[in-house]
Amino acid sequence: LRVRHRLQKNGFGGPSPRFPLGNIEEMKKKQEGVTPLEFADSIISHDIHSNVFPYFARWQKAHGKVFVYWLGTEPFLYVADPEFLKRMSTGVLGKSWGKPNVFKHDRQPMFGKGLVMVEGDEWVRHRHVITPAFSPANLKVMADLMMEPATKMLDKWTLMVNSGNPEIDFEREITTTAGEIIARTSFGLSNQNGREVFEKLRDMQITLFNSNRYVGVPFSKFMSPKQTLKAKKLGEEIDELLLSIISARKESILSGSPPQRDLLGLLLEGSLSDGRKGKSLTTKELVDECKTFFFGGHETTALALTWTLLLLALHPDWQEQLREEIQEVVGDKTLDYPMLSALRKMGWVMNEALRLYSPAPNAQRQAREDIRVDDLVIPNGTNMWIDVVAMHHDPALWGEDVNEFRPERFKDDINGGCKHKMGFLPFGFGGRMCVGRNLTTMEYKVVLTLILTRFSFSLSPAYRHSPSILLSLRPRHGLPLIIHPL
Ligand code: HEM
Repeated sequence: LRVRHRLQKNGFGGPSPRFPLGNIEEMKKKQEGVTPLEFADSIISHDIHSNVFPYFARWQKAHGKVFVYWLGTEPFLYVADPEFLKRMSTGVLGKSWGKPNVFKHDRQPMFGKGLVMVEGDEWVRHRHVITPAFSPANLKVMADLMMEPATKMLDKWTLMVNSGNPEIDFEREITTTAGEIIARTSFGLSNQNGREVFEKLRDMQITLFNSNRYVGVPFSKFMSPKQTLKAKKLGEEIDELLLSIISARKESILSGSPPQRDLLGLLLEGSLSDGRKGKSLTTKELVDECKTFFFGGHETTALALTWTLLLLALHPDWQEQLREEIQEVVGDKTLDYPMLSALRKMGWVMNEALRLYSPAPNAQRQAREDIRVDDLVIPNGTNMWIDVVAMHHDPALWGEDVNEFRPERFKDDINGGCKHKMGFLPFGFGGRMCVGRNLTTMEYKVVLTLILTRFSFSLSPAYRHSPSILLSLRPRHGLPLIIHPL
């Protein structure tokens, strides 16, 4: 009540919470008045905000683009106004932001004390070691690591088509392939331990996904005890396997062998050479970073590709434009890193897909001190929920064609013509912006190039358009496509 009064005194309105669930009941309730997304003749709407976040859309109407809602006993400042976001974040350093404590228990098995979770000087140290590993110079060599799993997936499709089955669930296919790619680029899959880590990480992901908790509600962590225990056990097994991989790698570097050119190899190299300046990561921290890359990196990238294939299936003219670009840039040569940046139209398509269907539908913060925004004060401890889907679909920021697929809006402007430079945030904002965005762009372009070179595709009649928030923004019923070999 004290916190609520303080927020109200500062002028932040919002829906009335009830103890102990806050506004969760209203959020879980079956929503009425939701805009339909599918019409006759297979016409599909991209106007998804009020469909995926009906409660936010409704509260926005009553309380504007900045208000407070409650997950259990935790206040969340909802922000869908980029100007407010700018004023709120100006002057707050990356290291001074917190991540909501209330999510930490749930995220612990996935991220441990990896970059996504750490704060303050710890975050500065982790980010210092990790950022160089993702530089274009280091990523260059990873294009090859990506081609093999992608080619394997396409070879399987060819076999399917040849045996008379041209329908694939692209979401499922690409999630498996992206998992394999991130495991190869993070810690390698060449030995048995790497493969086992990969299998267990996937198992853990499914387990966590199935434990549907009431985040923020007192004692909710004691719900889903079976899944919690299973995730804990898997977490311990994964840690042990990764520890043995890291120890073997360290020994091999110390005995003079060159480090492997994957992210773990680069982090080990950075840690060993920077160790004297106190800017290294411990073995346990390296374990957590490997898990962080896996969980932070593969599903998001798979979803960026999934939504892209939906959009390209609906716009065969853009499939053709991209194929022409690939022909100009790659021709009969083998795809390599320098070619990727020349695939400019593909870059626009990626941005437009990330705008319409942002795999990370929100960014989150927690104030670790009182934050002044003009004459308002956001009290220390307030959580923040930045509604990226709302901003990406706001006609006031993008114009009346906001819900149309128009990749060319990114032709001359990396911000896609958005009226506010903080209105396009697929990778977050400020010092804590996604560290893996270069890797993602590379993977996206490698995989999409290979697909478009070998197949054209259209939407299966079985597709049901139902974008849903299941941690990330996903197609609830997958993405069935009919593929046609070229
Ligand atoms: C389409 C793909 C991706 C999307 C949409 C995405 C999105 C995001 C977002 C929204 C954040 C939070 C930023 C913030 O709070 O301001 C983030 C952070 C992060 N991402 Fe990504 N990401 C993607 C791919 C990747 C990949 C491939 C990796 C690693 C291999 C990765 C690793 C991370 C890490 C470690 C952070 C935490 C950064 C920090 O707190 O300093 N992401 N990402």
